[in-house]
Amino acid sequence: MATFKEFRNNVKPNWCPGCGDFSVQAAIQRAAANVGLEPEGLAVVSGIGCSGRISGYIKSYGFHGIHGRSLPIAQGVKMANRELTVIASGGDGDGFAIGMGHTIHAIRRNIDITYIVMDNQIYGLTKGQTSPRSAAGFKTKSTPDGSIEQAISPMELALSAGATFVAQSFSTDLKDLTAIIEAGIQHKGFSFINVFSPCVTYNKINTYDWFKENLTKLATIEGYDSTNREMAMQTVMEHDGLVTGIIYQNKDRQSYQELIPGYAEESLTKAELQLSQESFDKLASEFM
Ligand SMILES: Cc1ncc(C[n+]2csc(CCOP(=O)(O)OP(=O)(O)O)c2C)c(N)n1
Ligand code: SF4
Repeated sequence: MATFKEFRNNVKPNWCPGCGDFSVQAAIQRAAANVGLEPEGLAVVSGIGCSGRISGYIKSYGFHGIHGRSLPIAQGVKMANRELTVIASGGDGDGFAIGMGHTIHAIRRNIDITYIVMDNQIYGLTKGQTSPRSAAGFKTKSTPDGSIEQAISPMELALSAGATFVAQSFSTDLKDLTAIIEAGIQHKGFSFINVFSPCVTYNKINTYDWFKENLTKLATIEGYDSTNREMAMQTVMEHDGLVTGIIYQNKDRQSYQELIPGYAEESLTKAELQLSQESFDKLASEFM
């Protein structure tokens, strides 16, 4: 069985010292090892952003896609090869600005993949512009007088779009984050995990200390029931989205795959996949 270290590529991450994304990478590696995966059983697909680099740092099948498009690629990978555990990942800009349409539809479609957003409430790679997660009044180079827009609430959006697994975590809570990713991988359907992952270089407001002061762990709320969608929505709204833990899980709804007639019986064999690869290579060579 692979250890978490065997899920690390021999590449030094190109993230600023202290970036929250380091812990997200570590948590994915740990979760993959804990659920008994091997690197060849995992595919990590990402969009563009500092966070998008993650697919190159984890030893698995990897696809560094284009901005806002990690989800269409990840869903295609899963539909083509159901034996893979598929993780889509990216930043809050990637998933909630340019990629928002895909996010909502992937959630309601309930395809059996895990989507991890590294939410730093800013655009990191392009050097610090306001994102859809930046709070009203947030000052950046793109909003020098403060943003006049309201931030979106990913948890409320996911719950209202019919999500079957909605969770949130903080990148420094490595143990909790790992357990949440494990639960997300094991969930039969779309699992959506938003991780507060501070950008130490450009976001001087939503810092590690700010999150420590403002986040509430659901485990500390007496009587919290993650199978109750109304309670989930109410709790998220009462805490302005700043809660961590598994917010909601519905284990009863069938996944997209389970609802396709005959899908379960028609699994592509490795030989068939090899054949499609050969036809693809042949076709591709005609265009070179
Ligand atoms: C189609 C397209 N539009 C815009 C860009 C420029 N761009 C690259 S990354 C990015 C946003 C990065 O922010 P986020 O997705 O939150 O990721 P982070 O860098 O913060 O991890 C933008 C606008 C692009 N690469 N492609
Ligand atoms: S700019 Fe921000 S998000 Fe990007 S690597 Fe540095 S700390 Fe991380």
